[in-house]
Amino acid sequence: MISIRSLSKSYSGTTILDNINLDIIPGEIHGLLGASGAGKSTLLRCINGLEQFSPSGRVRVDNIELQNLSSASLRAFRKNTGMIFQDFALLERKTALENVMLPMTCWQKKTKELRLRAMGLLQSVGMEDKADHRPAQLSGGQKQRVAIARALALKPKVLLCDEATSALDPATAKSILDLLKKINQESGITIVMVTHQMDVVKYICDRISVIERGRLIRTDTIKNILTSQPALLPSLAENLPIDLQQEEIGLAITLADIAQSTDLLLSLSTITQNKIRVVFTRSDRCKTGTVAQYVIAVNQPDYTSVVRYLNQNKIQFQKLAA
Ligand SMILES: Nc1ncnc2c1ncn2[C@@H]1O[C@H](COP(=O)(O)OP(=O)(O)OP(=O)(O)O)[C@@H](O)[C@H]1O
Repeated sequence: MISIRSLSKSYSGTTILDNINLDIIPGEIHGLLGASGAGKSTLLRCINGLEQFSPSGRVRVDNIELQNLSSASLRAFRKNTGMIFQDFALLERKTALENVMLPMTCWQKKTKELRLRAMGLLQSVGMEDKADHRPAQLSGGQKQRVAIARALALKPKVLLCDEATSALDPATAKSILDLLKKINQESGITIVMVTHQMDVVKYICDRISVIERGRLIRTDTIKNILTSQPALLPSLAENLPIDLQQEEIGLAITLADIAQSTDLLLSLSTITQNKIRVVFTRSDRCKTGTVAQYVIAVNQPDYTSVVRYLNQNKIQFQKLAA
């Protein structure tokens, strides 16, 4: 559905995207995850034909090769790709209904027909009773619902979301993610989401691509990344007040199978003669499976044997900074 080959992009001699190769599967929800400035939004805009890229690059969306398109064909292509943004980008002077009708004006159909379709779209995002409201009269979550309805107006096969839930409180963000999940399941639309929020990707994404300083580091499910290369993702312990005592070393451990937890803790207790402390536990339900995460404190003399046990059993861990 979306195939990207040898995609590079620079601004004034600075490389922003460096030889990106990526296939996004039809119907999947794909997350682009990375730190601020990594190049996620630029990559999204390349998929939407909004950015030019180096001549060697190829971006194919639904069998259309974007690098071959004239400006007019690119404009037509963009109409068929829905996009939603952090700041909603609704026209303030127009009502919710008029905002949703806007992209359809190119269809040259009767206003009555367009109103009917726009109303149906507002209904599908739970906003039919706010059709006459202007954006200023709507909450953030409601504005994003209208923006989603507008993005779907021309029946796109791809919906691109740039930090679509970043400006929303957690409960509203979850309701928007639930709506996107529902739309994806019902229509099979491919969704590509730029985000820096782990909770978002865990909740909604089938697979993610991790971008670091313009380079695509890995594409996989969250579960596979967490259980094989957790250092690629924001650390579990990053925001935890881990209170280590003198002589203790902190380890963040990730288990692919929650059923392994009891065995692991029993073995570590035996190895250390009951001298490990479990500082934090969490089980994370990702879209593609559950992952168990622990932070344990190990006494310095036991550290080597604990690490040997984890390595022998292929259990992923990260040593935490003291
Ligand atoms: N029009 C532009 N001109 C020059 N540099 C740009 C331009 N647009 C983006 N950049 C630079 O490209 C880099 C990547 O920007 P981009 O917005 O793609 O990152 P991002 O990963 O989406 O970051 P964030 O999460 O903060 O939005 C940044 O260093 C940014 O300053």
